[in-house]
Amino acid sequence: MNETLALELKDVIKKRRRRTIGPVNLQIPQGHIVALVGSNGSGKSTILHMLTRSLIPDEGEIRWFGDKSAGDLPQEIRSRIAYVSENPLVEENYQTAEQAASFRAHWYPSWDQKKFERLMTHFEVPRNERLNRMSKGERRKFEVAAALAASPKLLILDELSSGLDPFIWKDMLTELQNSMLEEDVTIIMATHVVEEVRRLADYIVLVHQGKVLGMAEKDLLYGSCYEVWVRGDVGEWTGRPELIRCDEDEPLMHKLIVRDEAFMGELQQSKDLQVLRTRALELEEVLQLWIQGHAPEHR
Ligand SMILES: Nc1ncnc2c1ncn2[C@@H]1O[C@H](COP(=O)(O)OP(=O)(O)OP(=O)(O)O)[C@@H](O)[C@H]1O
Repeated sequence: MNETLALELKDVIKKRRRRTIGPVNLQIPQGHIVALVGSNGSGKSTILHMLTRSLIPDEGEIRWFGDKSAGDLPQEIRSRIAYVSENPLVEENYQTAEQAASFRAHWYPSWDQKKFERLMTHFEVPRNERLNRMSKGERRKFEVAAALAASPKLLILDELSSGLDPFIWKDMLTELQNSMLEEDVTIIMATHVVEEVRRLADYIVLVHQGKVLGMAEKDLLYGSCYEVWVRGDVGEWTGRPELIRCDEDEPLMHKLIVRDEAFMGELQQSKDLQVLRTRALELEEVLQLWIQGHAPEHR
């Protein structure tokens, strides 16, 4: 990966009461969408908070667009980052969407008022309502509209879909895809929604119990593992590294989980085995195997 980096994390650690997050080592290339996935409490939001500097790591170093910062992020870097957090800013609670937007426009030199207006209309967000009187979904829509209008170089999204109805959520995915086409933006998003990963992500970062298990190109995960039902003696195959799991369903009938299409071809050509059924594993199944220690080969 020799591209310019939007973000680089080196041995970053944050100690929480019940769990230590890290050490996190990541290199996020510019101009791509990276999805942070992992179970509840695995550390995704903590990592995002450290990227916005709302949380200071206990150890390690973070570089934004190649620059590091010991204290608060300098305005020059801050103005290139937009963040939609799980919990919106309390400071903006008593402002209307219009007031909050005009305040944000001061901070973001590339603020695009026309885009803001268009998105607010499209998302049907009330403009003159105080933000704390909006529904959860309305406020979220304002947050996303304002984040996109800031024309950031780095857009950080924590659970985009939270509180959104499915129609607006789909529109937002399209808006994000359009932003990727129009601008050189990097998006890093924490999500539980597989469809979001499927539609948007270029890379997947898997976080489990505070540890980053790795970063993989999403397209390489598709078709990386297969379920194969076979009849016959599997003895000679059990030592093969491509065989991830072998479960006996009934005598001489096995369900195999295998890596590598070529290996599946070998099974199909074996004289001792009859291959009954095959299917490529779904993305979530591949991620589950990864959590269980079977990391994808091409990362
Ligand atoms: N403000 C806080 N103070 C102390 N510990 C916290 C705080 N916020 C989160 N934690 C702890 O840090 C760990 C990671 O939490 P985090 O919110 O980063 O996980 P997550 O992957 O984003 O979870 P979820 O998917 O549920 O949003 C958890 O053990 C959590 O209890």
